[in-house]
Amino acid sequence: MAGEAEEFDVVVLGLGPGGEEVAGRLAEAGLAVAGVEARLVGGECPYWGCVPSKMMVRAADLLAEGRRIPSMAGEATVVPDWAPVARRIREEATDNWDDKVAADRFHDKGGTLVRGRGRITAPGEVTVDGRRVLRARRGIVVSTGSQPAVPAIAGLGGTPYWTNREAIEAERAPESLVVIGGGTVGVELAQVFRRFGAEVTVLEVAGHLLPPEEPEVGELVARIFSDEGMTVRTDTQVTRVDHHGAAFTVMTEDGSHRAERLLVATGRRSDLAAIGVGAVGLDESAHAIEVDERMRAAEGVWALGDVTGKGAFTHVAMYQARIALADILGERAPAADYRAVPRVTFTDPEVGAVGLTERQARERGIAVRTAVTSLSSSARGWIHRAEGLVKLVADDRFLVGATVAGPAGGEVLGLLTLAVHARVPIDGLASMVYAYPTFHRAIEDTLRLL
Ligand SMILES: Cc1cc2nc3c(=O)[nH]c(=O)nc-3n(C[C@H](O)[C@H](O)[C@H](O)COP(=O)(O)OP(=O)(O)OC[C@H]3O[C@@H](n4cnc5c(N)ncnc54)[C@H](O)[C@@H]3O)c2cc1C
Ligand SMILES: NC(=O)c1ccc[n+]([C@@H]2O[C@H](COP(=O)([O-])OP(=O)(O)OC[C@H]3O[C@@H](n4cnc5c(N)ncnc54)[C@H](O)[C@@H]3O)[C@@H](O)[C@H]2O)c1
Repeated sequence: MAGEAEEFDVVVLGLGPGGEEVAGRLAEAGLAVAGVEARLVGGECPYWGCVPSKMMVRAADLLAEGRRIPSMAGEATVVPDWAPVARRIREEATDNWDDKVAADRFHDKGGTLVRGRGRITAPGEVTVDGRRVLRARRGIVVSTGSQPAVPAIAGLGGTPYWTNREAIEAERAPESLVVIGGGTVGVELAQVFRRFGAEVTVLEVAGHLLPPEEPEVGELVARIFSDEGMTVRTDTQVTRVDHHGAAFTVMTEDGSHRAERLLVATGRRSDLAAIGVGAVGLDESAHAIEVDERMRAAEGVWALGDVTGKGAFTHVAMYQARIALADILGERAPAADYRAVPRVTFTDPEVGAVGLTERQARERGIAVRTAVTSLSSSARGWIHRAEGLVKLVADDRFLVGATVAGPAGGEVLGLLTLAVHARVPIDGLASMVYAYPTFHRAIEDTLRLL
């Protein structure tokens, strides 16, 4: 039975990166804020996402660099050991999956942390675990994020497959791994475990890896994965999964793959029915909560982060949190603009992209000009023996999209993100001076080909 209602100005449902930011800042602004969290304050990113996965990537990249020594700098013996990676994730990244520091930080800002699973039960009302009723005078912020989406593959249910959560918590690198899904989670973790010695197979249903990105990068990453000894199958439908003894067998239309572990990395989903958005007039069967440019979803309801479907990235959740915060506080802020949202896949080569791909630009009817250059034809790419590419997508005056793959591709992307965001004319980009011999100098070469 529900008890007497507790009154707040704002109830924030879900304290991932977006919710934690907005809840903390509202509390600091002096509002009475309840933050409702079913798992850990901080959400997916610090405990099972960005931070621990990038610690894994860093470790795997160190191994790869060590293995490159023999052809250029002498001798090196590289002996991978997962123990320091697991330890670092446990001790430095996640505090053994304990959110006390984050919970205390919210409390110190004046917020009220309500642990449990919340559900919107009426306009301005959230009920936690069916018992505790929270009333929100000013409104509710929905920031419930996303969970792994597991496809209905015959035999898969009930097997001990991994999602990103079990992969991040792994205390040992598997000897062999099949990855279903060649999106960001799949490719980042596939390369990590390969570099720690696992036999890895990646099965992707689309025509190339990283399907939303330019096909050139999907093909480049697939070739490098093959060079590193991975098996990559694109255009591949998984038909059945079996688990016997200590091994999985993953059947596809044209063969089968055996491995000690199976990672399912086939995307994310948000369960809108579970959070009761129907109670405020929203469609519970939708994939995402539709928001306007101020993050408003309904009267007295704001939504932000993965649940809005505007890009499942921490930087999107944080960006939207700033906008929602300003709107709730009645402050003026620029409206949300997603033209120049950057995306970085932390493989080696690192893939950074911003704005529209060539295909997206053409689908919008833009008269597109494109140019691609290989990083190995640039001085630094050649010096480093680095593989990669730059692809630019432009209309008649401005870049509308860009992709960089190569060492520190996500850092090189910064320049291109600014160009797309600030609509820097292509003439201006082509006339500036690019330091020699940097990786980003490949952008100048590519501009010349537009
Ligand atoms: C392996 C992996 C690597 C990633 N790497 C990166 C990266 O490098 N860079 C990047 O930008 N992004 C990365 N992401 C994506 C990033 O983690 C998410 O985009 C980000 O965490 C979304 O933040 P959010 O606030 O929307 O929600 P989430 O982080 O999903 O948090 C939502 C919170 O709401 C809680 N919640 C849900 N329902 C309820 C309820 N009913 N009641 C109470 N609480 C509830 C959940 O327990 C959770 O804590 C990665 C994701 C994965 C899986
Ligand atoms: N570096 C980063 O910023 C980073 C890292 C990891 C995750 N993320 C975010 O998290 C989101 C989720 O990542 P994800 O990799 O789980 O999802 P995703 O949507 O990026 O990729 C899922 C992939 O699985 C494929 N797929 C779906 N069903 C399949 C099936 N039955 N068989 C084979 N392939 C199948 C899809 O075609 C797609 O390529 C990403 O889109 C991204 O927004 C970001």
